[in-house]
Amino acid sequence: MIKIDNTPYPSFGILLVDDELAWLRSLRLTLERSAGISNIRTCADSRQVMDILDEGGIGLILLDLTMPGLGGEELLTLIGEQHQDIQVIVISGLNQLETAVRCIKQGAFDYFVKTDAQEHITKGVLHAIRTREMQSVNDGMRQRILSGELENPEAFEDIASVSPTMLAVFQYVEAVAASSQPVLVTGESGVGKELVAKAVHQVSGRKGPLVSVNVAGLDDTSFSDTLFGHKRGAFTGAATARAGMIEQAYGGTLFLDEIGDLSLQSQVKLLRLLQEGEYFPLGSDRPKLMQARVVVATHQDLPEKVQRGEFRKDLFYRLCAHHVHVPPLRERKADIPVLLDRFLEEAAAEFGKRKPAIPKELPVHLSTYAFPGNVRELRGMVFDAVSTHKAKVLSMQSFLKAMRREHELVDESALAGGGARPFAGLEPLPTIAESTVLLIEEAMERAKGNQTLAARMLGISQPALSKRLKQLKS
Ligand SMILES: Nc1ncnc2c1ncn2[C@@H]1O[C@H](COP(=O)(O)OP(=O)(O)OP(=O)(O)O)[C@@H](O)[C@H]1O
Repeated sequence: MIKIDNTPYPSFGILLVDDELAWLRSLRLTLERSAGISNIRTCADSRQVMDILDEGGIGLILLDLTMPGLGGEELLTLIGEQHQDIQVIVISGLNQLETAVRCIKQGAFDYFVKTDAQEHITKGVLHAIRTREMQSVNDGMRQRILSGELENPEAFEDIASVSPTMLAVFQYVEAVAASSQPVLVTGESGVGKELVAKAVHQVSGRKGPLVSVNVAGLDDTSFSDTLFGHKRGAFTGAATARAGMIEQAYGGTLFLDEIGDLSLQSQVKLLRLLQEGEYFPLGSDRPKLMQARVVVATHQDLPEKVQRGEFRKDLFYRLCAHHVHVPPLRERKADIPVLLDRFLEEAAAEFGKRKPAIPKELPVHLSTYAFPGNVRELRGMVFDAVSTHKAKVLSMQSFLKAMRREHELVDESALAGGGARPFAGLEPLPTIAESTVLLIEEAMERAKGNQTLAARMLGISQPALSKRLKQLKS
């Protein structure tokens, strides 16, 4: 059963203008039923159109040409003069090429004849809606970047950050929030892609739920069953009907995680779903309308997968209508202190302890580390440290141990992968004295001038390093 949802689609109003009441009714029904377009107003008296537009909220007009009072072409001129941001599609009873050309020249987005197939007109309207949505994404983005502010800061509260690149991510998320197009979230494992997907849902203001599905490891049948659901008796064992995740996400957001792992067979199904906006529950021959915004995420390099023939190019383009890239933690080290603080608070609450103080050197130490596991790794380190912590100030030992362990793993994998010759490309080879200088400079750079830290990296004492630095300067 199709539920009634109050979220209007699209986010702006569509005004149908025609003096034929029967045509207005049938066009409205067609758009509602075949494309889920619900944000519709109708007007049978063309003289009222400009007043309605002045009230605001309309983004697209479907306009008849031959009307008593004020003709469609005159209206088209007035709209072009006073409301350039509103798109107009002409739907006329006249099948005349010259009239169509004239209307397009006057700024109409498209021209249809009433006898055109309804499907054709609906596709044209959907195309205009998407174009308008992209325009408002771009306008919104421009405004937000200029103002440097967020409209819904509360939607990003779960994401602790002070870095400008993340602020740009938040601004982009706000700009694409109202669009009905898919959003692709990329970034290394553990950077916070799922949190960004949640923010996309929250900012969108959709009243339905956010439904998450991890598609990695789903074979094609499980993918179809999970997303589309099934009718009773659709297959052996289907004793009762089951609503799919698309239906559960009605009026909300469907979040598909690990999309890079989707099988080629399931990719075809997802593409069809996004193109048609409909799907068939298993065992059913009656299509259902998808009424959910799709957000997908992956840590994989999708363009590379497309190159290798492992991911469909058409699906990739469809998915990245809006693309959010979350940078790795090592590229936004300014976030480390705020994340540390957030996780210390969470961990202290979880273990029922007082929030410990942070040793001064800890953030500096952490900022020299590459965090291959990103924010998730930092969170794990903090929780581990707090679980064993007893004194007033947090001990650095468990952090240092975790970082060393990771370095050893990296070293081992470098050895295993033939990376045991770091000087292989250097010609001529630096002398031992020269390499010592280079090493010291690199360590001081990584430690941001902190000698204690640099000495620890080099495996010597701080006084020994200080002596060498003095020698270098002399
Ligand atoms: N900026 C942040 N502020 C607070 N917590 C964060 C932040 N970024 C990530 N986290 C936390 O780090 C962990 C990993 O985040 P998340 O699951 O969103 O990453 P992901 O990119 O989706 O990872 P994967 O690719 O493995 O699915 C979660 O516990 C999340 O709450």
